[in-house]
Amino acid sequence: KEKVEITKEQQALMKIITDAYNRHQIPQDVAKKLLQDQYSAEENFLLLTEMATSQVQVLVEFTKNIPGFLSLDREDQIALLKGSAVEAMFLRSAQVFSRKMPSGHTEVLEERIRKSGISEEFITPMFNFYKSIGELHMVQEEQALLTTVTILTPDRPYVKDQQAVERLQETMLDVLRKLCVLQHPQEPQYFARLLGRLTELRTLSHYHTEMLVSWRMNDHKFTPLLCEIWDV
Ligand SMILES: CCOC(=O)c1ccc(NC(=O)c2c3c(nn2-c2ccccc2)CCN(S(=O)(=O)c2cccs2)C3)cc1
Repeated sequence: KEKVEITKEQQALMKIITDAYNRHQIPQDVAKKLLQDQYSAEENFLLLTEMATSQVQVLVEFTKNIPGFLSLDREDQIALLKGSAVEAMFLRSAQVFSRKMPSGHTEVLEERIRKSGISEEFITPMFNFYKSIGELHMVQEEQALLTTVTILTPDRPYVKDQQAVERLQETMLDVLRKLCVLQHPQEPQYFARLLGRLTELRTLSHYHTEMLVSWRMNDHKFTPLLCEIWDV
């Protein structure tokens, strides 16, 4: 049985990434608004727009803390951000959703999101994904590393130096793999299950692109930052 050991450098890398990941949570006032009294579909939608916008701002800040990210080609940094923004948001959403919220909050939150003008065909796979992430009971280091692995996907559109991104992603995958073995010794397949969620995430982001078209048709407004990052 090969002895799995996280090196000092990998320990330091994990700490930087996890601290950066935890530094940004949903602004309490926004999350509170989402849980407060009855809203109309329009106000729910507006709240989600506000939350998604703050998520993008947080994502940009987070990527700056990924060791090596700022050494990548500038245009590739932008391509990675644009290519992973939706996936990173749904990964973060799943983690917010599955976190032990005060009892009843999760249901209220689910109700608000279901009543925000988003069509059922998108809502169902989204909540299935949230539940499948919740079932993994990831520790915060795994959550932060999985988001980092998602951001460092080499084959995003317009990435020029894919090898450079691949090298960075492999560094993160190696730490994540070891962490999974150490955190879930009874589940040798845990790491593979984690990576399988990234495939589910891509499907979700394809749904999201389709939904954007229908939202535009129903004249839903987005913020300039969301239009920029979602190419709408
Ligand atoms: C400051 C750090 O920010 C965070 O940590 C953060 C975390 C999660 C989110 N999540 C969301 O905004 C969000 C969305 C949805 N659910 N959902 C959600 C919120 C809380 C818990 C679980 C899920 C569905 C629709 N999209 S959307 O982008 O397609 C959209 C449709 C219409 C307008 S915007 C957004 C935001 C910020």
